[in-house]
Amino acid sequence: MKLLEGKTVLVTGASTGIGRAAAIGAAQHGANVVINYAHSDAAAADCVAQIEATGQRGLAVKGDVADPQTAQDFVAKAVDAFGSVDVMVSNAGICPFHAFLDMPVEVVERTFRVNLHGAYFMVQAAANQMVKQGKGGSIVAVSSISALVGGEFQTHYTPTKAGVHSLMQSTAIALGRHGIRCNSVLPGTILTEINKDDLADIEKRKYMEQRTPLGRLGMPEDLAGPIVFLASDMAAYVTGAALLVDGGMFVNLQ
Ligand SMILES: NC(=O)C1=CN([C@@H]2O[C@H](COP(=O)(O)OP(=O)(O)OC[C@H]3O[C@@H](n4cnc5c(N)ncnc54)[C@H](O)[C@@H]3O)[C@@H](O)[C@H]2O)C=CC1
Ligand SMILES: C[C@H](O)[C@@H]1OC(=O)[C@H](O)[C@@H]1O
Repeated sequence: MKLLEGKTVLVTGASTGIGRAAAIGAAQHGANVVINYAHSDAAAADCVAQIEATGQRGLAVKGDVADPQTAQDFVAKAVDAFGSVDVMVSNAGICPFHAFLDMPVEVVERTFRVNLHGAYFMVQAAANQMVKQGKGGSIVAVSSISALVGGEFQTHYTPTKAGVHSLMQSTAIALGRHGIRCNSVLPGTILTEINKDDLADIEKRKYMEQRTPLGRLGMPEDLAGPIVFLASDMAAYVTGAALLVDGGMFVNLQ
């Protein structure tokens, strides 16, 4: 069964990792997909090729989510191309690991701007378009297990993920009357570019694997199903929810 037939799905930071898997997963479920990306034109083109290989249409729009204008342009280009915005997956993020006591101001500010401000303006731009269309919609934000627990080298990052989680709770209230649902997914440790260097430390990687009751770290594709589900009408009565997708890591105290 295809869950997103006839819908237009927008995904930020979708040339790699979780965003890419979500974009391709949405296309496999019958959606046309517009991706935002900031860096590699080739990686974005490859993602669009994978979307189109499913028989759906794809479009890549370059832009830095930290700039509020990027959100306006992204939504406008999606509407120009496919006529509407039905789903926004706010996914773009960075996590430059660094110790707390000497954390550079620029690293804190950039992480806040990309992860939290970027999500805020993307969600707001999509919501305004959805309200104009008058047929509701679904917003899924990629938060993190790190919204709920800390990280020694993530003191600048975990507050942004808690912020994204909180943003979905507040926008669920603000947008419920418009039939727009807002939920977050909270991935555990997923093998992507964002933590490639961090997990090159074999001991750390083994430790993270041992903390995971399902016995392995996540792959980007592990997020595609939960994101597609929350985006779809299967989740028609789900809003303001946060879905851990972590192989059980969060509950594994002892
Ligand atoms: N990999 C993991 O273990 C976890 C990742 N997450 C979150 O998942 C999201 C996706 O990350 P991953 O797929 O893991 O890593 P990734 O590095 O593959 O993906 C992040 C994407 O965001 C893009 N991006 C970065 N800055 C941007 C900007 N200013 N404007 C537009 N795009 C930008 C990157 O180019 C990249 O494509 C992030 O928000 C991250 O915080 C959450 C929990 C765990
Ligand atoms: C980048 C981290 O490895 C990753 O991102 C998160 O949000 C979690 O802290 C994961 O471990």
